Amino acid sequence: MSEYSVQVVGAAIVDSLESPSWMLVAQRSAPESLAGLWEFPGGKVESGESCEQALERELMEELGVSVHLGSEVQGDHPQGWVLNEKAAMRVFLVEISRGEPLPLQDHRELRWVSVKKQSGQDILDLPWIPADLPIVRELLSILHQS
Ligand SMILES: Nc1nc2c([nH]c(=O)n2[C@H]2C[C@H](O)[C@@H](COP(=O)(O)OP(=O)(O)OP(=O)(O)O)O2)c(=O)[nH]1
Repeated sequence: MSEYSVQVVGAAIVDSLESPSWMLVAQRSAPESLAGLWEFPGGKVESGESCEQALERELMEELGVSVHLGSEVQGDHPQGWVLNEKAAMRVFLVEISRGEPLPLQDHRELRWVSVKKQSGQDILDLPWIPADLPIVRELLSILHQS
């Protein structure tokens, strides 16, 4: 049995896996408690799905895009990054392979933000879901090493 009963997957969508300069972040439209906060597009893994399959499905449903999956942004738990007492999220770097991302479902706005070292603070200044902040920090540190 997994420790966290809700497995979530999230995508750090970058313009290029090889040489990332921009990341697509999404502002939630619901539920009320999360509306207006920024997040990694994605959602809950359904039964019978792998995390990778769930992420591909969610990105098609929410944004209308197909993707290539890159490496995982490792959290400190086997289920990824702990979000709350019930849920943990695995996060993957992703590149769009087909389609133009649109806020089709669950999002108010999508925004490409620079991940360059000198602009890292711009991303951190967005009102993220609080549980995502350590993930964003780790992601920036990985991207700045490469
Ligand atoms: N997608 C996503 N969810 C996050 C992030 N950070 C975070 O705490 N969460 C939480 C919010 C939700 O409680 C849960 C994911 O739920 P969701 O509403 O996105 O999942 P879903 O698309 O499958 O929607 P549903 O079937 O529950 O309607 O994880 C994040 O960066 N991305």
